[in-house]
Amino acid sequence: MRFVKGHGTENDFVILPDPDNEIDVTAAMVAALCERRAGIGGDGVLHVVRTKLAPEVAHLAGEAEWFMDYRNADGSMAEMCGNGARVFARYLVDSGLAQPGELPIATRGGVKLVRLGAEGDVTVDMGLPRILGESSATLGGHEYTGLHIDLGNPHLACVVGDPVAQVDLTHQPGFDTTIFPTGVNVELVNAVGPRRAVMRVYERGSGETRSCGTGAVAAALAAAHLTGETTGSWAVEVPGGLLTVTLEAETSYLTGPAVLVAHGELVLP
Ligand SMILES: N[C@@H](CCC[C@H](N)C(=O)O)C(=O)O
Repeated sequence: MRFVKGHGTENDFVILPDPDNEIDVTAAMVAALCERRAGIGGDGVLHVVRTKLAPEVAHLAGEAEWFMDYRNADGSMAEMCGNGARVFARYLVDSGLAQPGELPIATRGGVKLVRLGAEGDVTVDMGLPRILGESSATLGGHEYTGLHIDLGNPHLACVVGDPVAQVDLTHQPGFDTTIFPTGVNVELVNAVGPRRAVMRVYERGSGETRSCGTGAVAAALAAAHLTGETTGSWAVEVPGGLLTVTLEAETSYLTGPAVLVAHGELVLP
């Protein structure tokens, strides 16, 4: 089985090309691939399938040729992955499966339009993030209040006063399971200047990662919400690099690097 390894601001993925949907991608297989010592290592898996051959999204085949079947490192499925969509599009273009330009990609969170050239940064139209209320997370004995934001997948974006670099993210944050019955991605955010934020994230199904694209949009929106300026471009610094989030009245965009670093053949147990 062939694989490709890639990352977007160090949110890293094992890409499994499977155009005809022939691989039975189990949770155990995903967890083994993502394991950083015994496997390839990754925050998740991007299973590359023709939309028309993936029953759960086949109804989107008229809009998007390719389905990003995204799995978290623990094997769970997610609706959307912003960095994953950028890396997925880079893979399709670099391998000749798609042309540079505007590329629609099917996800469990709907069709996302990705824009990319033959090289360089990749932009995803992330849709309109929806603020659904407030909630809180507990971390290391502290309670952090934030906004519940829906980006197809669930987020709790907390703008905090403590430097996020000092927060202990080694354990799953506590959260309200009545508000987030399927779990939540928790962002801790420092607003550090005009339209500039620093973010760390604990991702549902993957733990602390060095970047999260949907999380960066949630972070920018939460920081913008405090200033009252809910449109404009935000720089979001994450441990793995820098992302640009553009908030518009009807949608949002995520821009940043997407890099393929290796390809090879898997030897499965
Ligand atoms: N890293 C991703 C988000 C991946 C899914 C997330 N862990 C979830 O379960 O919702 C991104 O870049 O958006």
